[in-house]
Amino acid sequence: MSTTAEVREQLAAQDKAATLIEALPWIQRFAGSIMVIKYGGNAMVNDDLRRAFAEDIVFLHHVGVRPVVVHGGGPQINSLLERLGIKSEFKGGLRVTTPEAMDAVRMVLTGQVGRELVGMINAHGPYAVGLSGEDAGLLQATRIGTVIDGQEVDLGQVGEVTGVNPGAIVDLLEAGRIPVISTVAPEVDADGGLTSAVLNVNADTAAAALAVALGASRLVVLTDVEGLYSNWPDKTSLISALTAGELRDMLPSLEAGMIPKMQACLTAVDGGVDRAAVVDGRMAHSMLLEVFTTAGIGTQVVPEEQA
Ligand SMILES: Nc1ncnc2c1ncn2[C@@H]1O[C@H](COP(=O)(O)OP(=O)(O)O)[C@@H](O)[C@H]1O
Ligand SMILES: CC(=O)N[C@@H](CCC(=O)OP(=O)(O)O)C(=O)O
Repeated sequence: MSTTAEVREQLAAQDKAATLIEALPWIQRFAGSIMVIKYGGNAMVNDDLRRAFAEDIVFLHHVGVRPVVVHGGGPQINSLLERLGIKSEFKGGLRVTTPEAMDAVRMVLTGQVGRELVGMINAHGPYAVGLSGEDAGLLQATRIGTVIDGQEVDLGQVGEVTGVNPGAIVDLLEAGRIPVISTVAPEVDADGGLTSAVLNVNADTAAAALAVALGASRLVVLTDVEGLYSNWPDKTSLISALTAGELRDMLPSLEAGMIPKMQACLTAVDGGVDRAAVVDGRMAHSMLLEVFTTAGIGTQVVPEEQA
């Protein structure tokens, strides 16, 4: 006869097995497919979480998915700017980027955050290679402003992606590597010619453009909230799934950092990505739960036909 403790242990073991078995159809379905994972600066809360993120990426790689990491670093840029005595200013969720701020953005994204993520992934083996949008013509961008109260507002060296040349990423994936991308992009002018400037591209926006260009099966965005709330900040209003059309209707009412994030999900799904999701990067392994469980976690954006 089993004791209560033994029965509990058996049930816990069966739960673990059930979780693994639930993942099986998803592992089969995603074998060989590209997933773009956007890791937001606000989700890089501590080393334990960063390590859990690196484990998840290496896990994806080893079950046959081809992950491409696109990272942010907004709070990390803020702290360098603060040390330099430069004020951080955001309009419409985008950083007003002076030439001095642009130097700091490039240093932090490509030189610090990207390097740290590459190092954490490579603690598991020689997988990750860091790239910036400047490398091998990966990204091209043009300057954008934003409209506030009907007025066009200049944001300085802020860009939107106008071209993606994913060859360098494809080469790395073919070689069994994990590309880690920072979202600094060379500027192109109205005629498509390269200028001498580089632009600061919001990482959500760049991740969506890359997911579309790479024909990704998923865009997963890790941030510092559980997902999209219909009535922010009411924590009972978390949306678990919505269609692209429902999101399009909701976009004008969103605020702050959620605007580029949800616009990115919409761009990805409109551009052929099967599903885009916003998940809580403060919860270890949330990305695996999103990708390999039937219910997922966080907020999923799906095309109309999947609803
Ligand atoms: N409707 C909403 N649902 C969820 N979060 C929202 C909403 N509106 C605004 N937010 C804010 O957006 C933030 C996420 O954006 P951001 O700070 O830019 O994240 P990241 O650094 O991950 O890109 C949340 O922490 C939250 O404060
Ligand atoms: C134009 C613009 O706002 N660029 C962002 C780029 C980094 C980013 O997007 O980081 P998160 O994902 O952590 O927010 C910035 O300068 O903060």
